[in-house]
Amino acid sequence: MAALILFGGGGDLAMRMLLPSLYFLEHDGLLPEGLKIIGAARSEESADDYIAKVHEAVKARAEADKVWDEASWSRMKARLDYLAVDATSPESLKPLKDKVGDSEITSFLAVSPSLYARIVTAMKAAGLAEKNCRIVLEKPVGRDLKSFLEIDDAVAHAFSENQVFRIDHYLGKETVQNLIALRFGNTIFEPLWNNLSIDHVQITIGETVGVGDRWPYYDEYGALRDMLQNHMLQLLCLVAMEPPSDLDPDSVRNEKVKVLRSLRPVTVDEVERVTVRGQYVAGVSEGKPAKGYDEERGQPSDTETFVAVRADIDNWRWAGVPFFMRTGKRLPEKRTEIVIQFKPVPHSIFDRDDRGEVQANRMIIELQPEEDISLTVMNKRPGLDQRMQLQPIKMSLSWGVDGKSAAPPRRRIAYERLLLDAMAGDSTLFVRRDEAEQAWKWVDEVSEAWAESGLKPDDYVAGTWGPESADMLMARTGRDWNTTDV
Ligand SMILES: NC(=O)C1=CN([C@@H]2O[C@H](COP(=O)(O)OP(=O)(O)OC[C@H]3O[C@@H](n4cnc5c(N)ncnc54)[C@H](OP(=O)(O)O)[C@@H]3O)[C@@H](O)[C@H]2O)C=CC1
Ligand SMILES: O=C1O[C@H](COP(=O)(O)O)[C@@H](O)[C@H](O)[C@H]1O
Repeated sequence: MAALILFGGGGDLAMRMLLPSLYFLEHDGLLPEGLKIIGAARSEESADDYIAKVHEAVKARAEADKVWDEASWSRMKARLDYLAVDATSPESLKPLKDKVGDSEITSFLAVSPSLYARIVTAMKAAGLAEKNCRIVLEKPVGRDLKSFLEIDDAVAHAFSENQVFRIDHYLGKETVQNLIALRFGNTIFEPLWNNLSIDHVQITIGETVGVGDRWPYYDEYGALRDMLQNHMLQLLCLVAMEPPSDLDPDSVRNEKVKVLRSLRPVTVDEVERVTVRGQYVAGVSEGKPAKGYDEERGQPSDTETFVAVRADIDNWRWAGVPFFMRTGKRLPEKRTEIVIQFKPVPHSIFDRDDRGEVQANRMIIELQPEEDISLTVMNKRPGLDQRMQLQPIKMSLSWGVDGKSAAPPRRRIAYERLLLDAMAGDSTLFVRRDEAEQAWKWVDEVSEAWAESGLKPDDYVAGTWGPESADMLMARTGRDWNTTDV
């Protein structure tokens, strides 16, 4: 038998993401045979009441995706159980340990990170950190390098590193894995994947949502720690890393750590040139009036809801190629993309007039709202014009291009892949301790430089692409943010 324990099994993450993911895996026959799924939280409620809540949450999500069926639910229901526990108390965990016995146990901490250290200590005392056990930790682990190390030391005291699975759900997204396939499953891109051919890279994670009720958490973290320390740096690593020798978890993670170690520190002298902080003020988002962050919070705050950074990777491959990253709440679109901007042709044989200018090639790796990888190449406009006219065309490099699989498969929740991998003990798509450590180190330098220089967030109106200073960050280098998907 195997068991998946969801600590915080009644919370938002569990109900919106984890349990629907488990339903989809059940539906596709991918859950391990005999797996038990046990929700564990402090609320005193019966297993039947808990299962009724799970049913409601899962059904709503599965119906929206048009994959609800009663037979799959019956199978999932038979696996579900609930136990009221205070996970910080070894005594309280004993009945849970009795329930799961010596099966293969995966425990997912879907609780506040402030509880992680106490929970893992209690788990060890209760026998839930033995060799047959694994632990999955949600981000953010810590608020800076110091607090990360404090929590992680407690984790390391209870579990060995190969039992620890630090989630960054962006690594579970299909297109992120497709990027690995594209880079290392083809020979044609690798010779171009360096400073000889690439001018710069842009990574954008735009969200339309505001901070809303999450401000007690968010105000402590801001966009730098909530998004850049983890999701954005992970994307940067996958674009920039050297080819690993194989897909072994450590081979991949060794390469990612090397990239993080090569990130040029942001100094106080440079911070205003290479970073931007922003905070939304009242505006219009998705056609509706939207409050400013300060109004949501109820008082003025210096927390950034937008961050843009120019990162430089000091190694042979990437010398002179800036990586521009930006992310924010209340932007005009929910859009996540990586843009690989190639250099222009060294000399154009075509007229630079209205007959069509030669545009430099651009690869767009789109993660949201659609999942797609495309490459813009120049092409002759068909016709008998005496002088050749050019046009850019966009080639899709994603599924469906071979004509055999025109309908893309259902878009999976990133947690589906990650839950399966954690239960199977495959840590390739999880973050190793030294990766998180290096990422915090770099982010701490940015935040210390902000504090020392007194750099405060610039206002931006909700529903726009961040403060003007973010455009200036690019413009100063003669570049601009991608505004089109071609
Ligand atoms: N929600 C989201 O979209 C995302 C969340 N995360 C991370 O996921 C984690 C959970 O977030 P979220 O679901 O939003 O939080 P919630 O506050 O919605 O849920 C927290 C859960 O923890 C339980 N809990 C609290 N204390 C204990 C305890 N001592 N023992 C056992 N259970 C306890 C609560 O239930 P009870 O009160 O009954 O004990 C509740 O079920 C956090 O680390 C968050 O940063 C990360 C990315 C996105
Ligand atoms: O981890 C987080 O991610 C979400 C955005 O995730 P996405 O998969 O919807 O792009 C973000 O809203 C949240 O603030 C952050 O904690």
